[in-house]
Amino acid sequence: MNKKILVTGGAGYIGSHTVKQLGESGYDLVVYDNLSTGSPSAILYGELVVGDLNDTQSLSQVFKTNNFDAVLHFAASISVPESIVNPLDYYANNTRNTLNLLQCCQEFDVNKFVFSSTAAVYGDTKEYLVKETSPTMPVNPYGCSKLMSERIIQDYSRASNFKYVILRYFNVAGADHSGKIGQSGKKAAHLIKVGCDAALGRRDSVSIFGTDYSTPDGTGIRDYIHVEDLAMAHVNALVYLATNNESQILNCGYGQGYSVREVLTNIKNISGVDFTVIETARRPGDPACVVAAADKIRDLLGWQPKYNSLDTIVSTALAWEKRLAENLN
Ligand SMILES: NC(=O)c1ccc[n+]([C@@H]2O[C@H](COP(=O)([O-])OP(=O)(O)OC[C@H]3O[C@@H](n4cnc5c(N)ncnc54)[C@H](O)[C@@H]3O)[C@@H](O)[C@H]2O)c1
Ligand SMILES: O=c1ccn([C@@H]2O[C@H](COP(=O)(O)OP(=O)(O)O[C@H]3O[C@H](CO)[C@H](O)[C@H](O)[C@H]3O)[C@@H](O)[C@H]2O)c(=O)[nH]1
Repeated sequence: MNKKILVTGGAGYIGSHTVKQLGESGYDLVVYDNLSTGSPSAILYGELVVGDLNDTQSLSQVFKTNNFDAVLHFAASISVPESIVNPLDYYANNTRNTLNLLQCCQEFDVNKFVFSSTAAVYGDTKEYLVKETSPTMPVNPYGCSKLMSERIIQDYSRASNFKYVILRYFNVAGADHSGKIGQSGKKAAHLIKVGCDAALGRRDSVSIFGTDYSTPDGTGIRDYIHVEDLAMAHVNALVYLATNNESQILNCGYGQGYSVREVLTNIKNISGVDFTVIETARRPGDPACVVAAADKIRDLLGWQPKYNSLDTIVSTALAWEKRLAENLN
């Protein structure tokens, strides 16, 4: 019988790409999503249950009616600036709701768990390449809310037979090569999304948030990972959990950093559009440089990225944004 997996947040950007790859790999899927930012049309495999993680009765019912082998927990609120303005919402949706989910796992004896964490747990990093063992000192409530969830998962695991893979994603971008799914969140304000919008004439300009960082060109540096490679890391993590009895925390990045200026230049080159760029002040809560030490996930999960080039990330993102724009017109 196929393995049955609960995917919270499977209607969202990263969840839907993972659902596609899990479906293609033969898993039986139930997506639990409140559709706050996700969309049913992004779910290409499995069953959708519309529900909120704060509704413990509805969540419990899903566990009762399905015999899950594992849980993939994507559902969360994801905006760093929003988390600074509304921190309690972030602790509620990201930390408290993770606790609700873990309590269901405990009640229904589901003991394999893959958690969507973030490079934001590291905060301002001292070394260029941040290791899984590097200090975790988040500089915004979003990062704190995820780090608290990590701690709860670890404590529960220490006290039980519960095993986890915590995946700390770096900056996720790009879209599935099929053109069927991509980043559709209406409020998404990630750099590559915003740059593509400008290239397609859907916004007048892009602001660079800070040009006075201690980086070679003064702008923030990030490790951008293609969403299809990240989705595959989840498939690999499930295989790992099925065959190993150890929990892991793994960075998901390529180990290659690009500055904001480099990313915007790349978008201009690939789109052929010289959109307006405005230099503005730093955005609160932004670290200068976040790049992954990326060996552990390759060694442990056998993860082999296929799309580790900024050109591929930007061209698939642009193709998706064009499609979205055409559908809107
Ligand atoms: N996008 C990134 O660059 C990035 C980087 C690091 C980590 N992450 C993490 O990856 C995960 C997925 O992010 P994404 O970019 O796909 O975001 P997204 O907003 O596209 O997806 C989140 C999904 O969760 C659902 N959801 C949110 N709160 C819910 C709740 N209370 N109950 C049920 N469903 C709920 C939303 O409707 C949506 O479908 C998140 O946990 C996020 O913190 C994302
Ligand atoms: O309009 C913009 C948007 C972003 N940036 C800059 O571009 C870089 C990337 O910013 P994003 O908003 O694209 O992403 P973040 O690095 O802030 O955060 C993302 O990656 C983190 C992990 O590194 C978290 O997981 C988080 O969920 C996710 O939003 C930063 O230096 C930011 O200041 C701009 O200059 N202008």
